[in-house]
Amino acid sequence: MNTTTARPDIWCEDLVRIYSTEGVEVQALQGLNLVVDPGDVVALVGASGSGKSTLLNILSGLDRPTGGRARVAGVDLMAMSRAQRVDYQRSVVGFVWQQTSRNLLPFLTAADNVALPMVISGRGGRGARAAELLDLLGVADCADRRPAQLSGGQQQRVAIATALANAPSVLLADEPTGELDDAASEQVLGAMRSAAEELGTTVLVVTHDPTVSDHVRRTVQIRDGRTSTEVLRQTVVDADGVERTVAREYTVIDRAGRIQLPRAHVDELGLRDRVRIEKESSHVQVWPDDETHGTGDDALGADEEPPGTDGEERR
Ligand SMILES: Nc1ncnc2c1ncn2[C@@H]1O[C@H](COP(=O)(O)OP(=O)(O)OP(=O)(O)O)[C@@H](O)[C@H]1O
Repeated sequence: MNTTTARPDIWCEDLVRIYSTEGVEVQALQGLNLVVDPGDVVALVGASGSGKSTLLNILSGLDRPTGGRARVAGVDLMAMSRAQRVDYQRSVVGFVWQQTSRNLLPFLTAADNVALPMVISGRGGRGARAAELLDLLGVADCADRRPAQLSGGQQQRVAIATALANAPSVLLADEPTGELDDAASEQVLGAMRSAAEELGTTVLVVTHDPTVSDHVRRTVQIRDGRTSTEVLRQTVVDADGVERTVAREYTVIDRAGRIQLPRAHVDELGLRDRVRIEKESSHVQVWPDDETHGTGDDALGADEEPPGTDGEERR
């Protein structure tokens, strides 16, 4: 298998995926760039049809990109043979689907479902590891029950334990809380994050769930088949010694220097066709294309914080 040593766990450069059906081409991914560091827990959000599932299918080895490059845990996804792909799906990535029924075998208990991937890969110590993972996900008491005897949230937590059974470097989850109510979603996302932290697993979770940002450090927005903006959450201690969570919004800049401004800023400021840019010593300003904005009193000073990096509280 093609591996490299120095690496982020997920690395995508200019990923393109074009679907052709009955002579009609759909560009699901249009030059997507994404880098996720080992151990990070990242949410991928975006409108329906923006390309989230397409990306996850590529990263999970179920689909191949039309162009671009992608590596997961050092494995070059473009260069995998069929046999390497099977090995990749067995031991490098774990996957959780939205449909609870798709994740688990109905005739096996929770413990046996978790043990199954280890049986297939020939891993030893299966019983102990299954028990440990179920405990980590907060469903140790469900070990001897079959999926039909579990709630939707419990099933998804068992599914996460199953996906983690062979100690994958990366856990991919496509709408894992899509069929759950708010309380169950909260528990599943919380359990997934703490299990990933405990095991050092990198997580990429696709979601429409607005509460997900409470559970991840980084939320990446995908728009028209490209990553556009992202929000990073950090805990800071203010001047009074009080801890608070601060969310900062960033936009992605590609190798050609292109950036995509957040839609809300574009609409609010009436930015269109052409914008005026001014370089200051520490940042670049973007202005609507009209003559009313000079470099005079209403312009931001070079020592003021640029828009979008002002540590705005979003909770
Ligand atoms: N197998 C396919 N054949 C043709 N077009 C496809 C196929 N799969 C996805 N597409 C198209 O590619 C685009 C991206 O789809 P994708 O499923 O990745 O979006 P998504 O962001 O996951 O959407 P949702 O949130 O609704 O699941 C859409 O226009 C979709 O119609």
